[in-house]
Amino acid sequence: MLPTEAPQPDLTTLAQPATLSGNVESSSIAPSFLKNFLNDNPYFQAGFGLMTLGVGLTVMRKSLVVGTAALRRRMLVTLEINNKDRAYEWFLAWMSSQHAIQAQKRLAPWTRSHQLSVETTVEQRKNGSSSAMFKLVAGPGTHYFQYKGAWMQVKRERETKSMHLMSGTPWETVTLTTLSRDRGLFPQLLSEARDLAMKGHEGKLVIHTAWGIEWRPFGQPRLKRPLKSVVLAPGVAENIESDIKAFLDRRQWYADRGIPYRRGYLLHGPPGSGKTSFIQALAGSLSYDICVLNLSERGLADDKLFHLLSNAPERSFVLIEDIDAAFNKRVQTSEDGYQSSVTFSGFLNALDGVASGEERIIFMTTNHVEKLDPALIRPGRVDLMQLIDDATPEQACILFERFYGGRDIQQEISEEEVKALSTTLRTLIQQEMENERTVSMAALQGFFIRNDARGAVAKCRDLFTQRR
Ligand SMILES: Nc1ncnc2c1ncn2[C@@H]1O[C@H](COP(=O)(O)OP(=O)(O)OP(=O)(O)O)[C@@H](O)[C@H]1O
Repeated sequence: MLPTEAPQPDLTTLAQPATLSGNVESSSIAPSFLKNFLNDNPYFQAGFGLMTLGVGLTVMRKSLVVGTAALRRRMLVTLEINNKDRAYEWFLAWMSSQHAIQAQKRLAPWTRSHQLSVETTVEQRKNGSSSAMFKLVAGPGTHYFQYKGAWMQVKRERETKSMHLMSGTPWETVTLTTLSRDRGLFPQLLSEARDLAMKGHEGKLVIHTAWGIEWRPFGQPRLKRPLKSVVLAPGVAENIESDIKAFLDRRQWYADRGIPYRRGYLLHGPPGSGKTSFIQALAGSLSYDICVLNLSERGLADDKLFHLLSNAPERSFVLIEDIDAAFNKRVQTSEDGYQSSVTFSGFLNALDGVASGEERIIFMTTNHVEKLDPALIRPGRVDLMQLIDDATPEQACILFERFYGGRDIQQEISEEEVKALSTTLRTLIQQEMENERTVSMAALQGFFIRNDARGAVAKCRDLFTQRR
């Protein structure tokens, strides 16, 4: 028989049972193997148990975090103060004052804090002397304190990676946290801090300087100088004082006519005649602050200047000294050859400012009024120009009698003799003035400090110089 006759197996039917039988076998083996493996392998059982525990713990932790956050949201309230805001300094000073009170009363520390920073300030005493004072303020970190029976958490954080571009100081925030029900204490606490800061300024003159585009208090507030202590020629002080008072009384008048509410003053005259002293004393007498603007400051450009002049603190005079040095040639170059980026036209623009209802009082001083560009001193930019000159005989006599007359106990000199010496001084000054020779009030003041009354009158001719 030919092999071809042999019955050919059906390949498809053959293959199928074979495959099927194979699957049936493996499926029956696998569960039993897996079962045996799971049941008999202690390592696997322990791992599985641990995994279940881990998952359980993670879920619990997550729910705890979510729950705490929800609870915090419902029960706690936070207040963020950053160092761009004035309340920042007030709050830190207030915290430090509470520390000091507690220490004075020898009570337990008021805050629960272990991270303190020191702030050194120079305090000026009434007699003119000064002393350095240290204040301990809450440093970066977390602190706790009680205020009116409520516990508060203070978190002071300092940004180390970025800083204030203009001033170079790091960004800082303090976050206060307390119970929601005590949220009403925040405004109370901030008002207390503000009032405390204002109290420290009472009767004092605050000087601000530019920090980038911001004004910041410079040093400690100074004792106000009595206006009468600056002795000017008859009528000069009264003239400026009455002008500024009239301006301050006419806010509505300016608003009704749409005139920008600003006034510019230029005090000119020789060095040491009392220009700066008078502006400071006037600011003090009106309870105004002074913002000192230095046009040659590095980094000051037209845009920053515009911003600074438009955003001076309320109730303040802007003081720009020696304006001739800044712009007499319409280019400003400092001693080291550095050229300020403030342009003359930028400065005029900043002086004019945007026509706003905001009050702006600018005082400029110069020793050389003749060098100033007429555009700078036109009305609207400078509304009152006043010469503050070298000592007149009257000014010198008033200063002399203030120094040596009245209650001066160091000298054995009678009031009559002081009067007689004062008359001699008057005649002497008149004679010198006829010869075009003058003396500054600053020079007289320095001379009176160093000499007794008789010596001062006898030797004061040496102080006079030819009028420039
Ligand atoms: N008219 C004055 N009355 C009382 N003291 C004066 C007077 N003028 C000057 N002095 C005293 O002289 C010192 C210098 O005065 P001040 O700086 O005010 O002068 P200034 O005119 O602004 O000078 P400069 O033009 O150089 O800036 C101060 O200590 C001040 O007390």
